[in-house]
Amino acid sequence: MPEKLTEDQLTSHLARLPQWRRDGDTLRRTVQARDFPAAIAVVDEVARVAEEMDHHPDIDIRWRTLHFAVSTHSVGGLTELDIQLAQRIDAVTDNE
Ligand SMILES: C[C@H](O)[C@H](O)[C@H]1CNC2=NC(N)=NC(=O)C2=N1
Repeated sequence: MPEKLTEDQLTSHLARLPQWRRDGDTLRRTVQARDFPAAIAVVDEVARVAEEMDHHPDIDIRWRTLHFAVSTHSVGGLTELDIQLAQRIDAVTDNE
């Protein structure tokens, strides 16, 4: 079971994730793709990454706008896995 990050750890990680905001025990980021198929392609790639990590974001699809929410449900908080998943989502969406 991963451990919850401390406030200090979270603060330093978030400094390197400028596109993410903290909402309590969740990290959130919105991505605007160029059109609906491009948004679905991003979701598809994020799904591949999530399966590889066995760590899964909540994804809300609104036409070409994607809302990602990342949290570790099993510990009820934020862990290193959430930071890694956020970085991987950034890498997938770099060219959006
Ligand atoms: C059995 C499996 O490892 C767990 O259910 C995993 C799967 N993906 C998960 N994803 C997220 N975000 N949080 C979890 O606690 C979690 N648990």
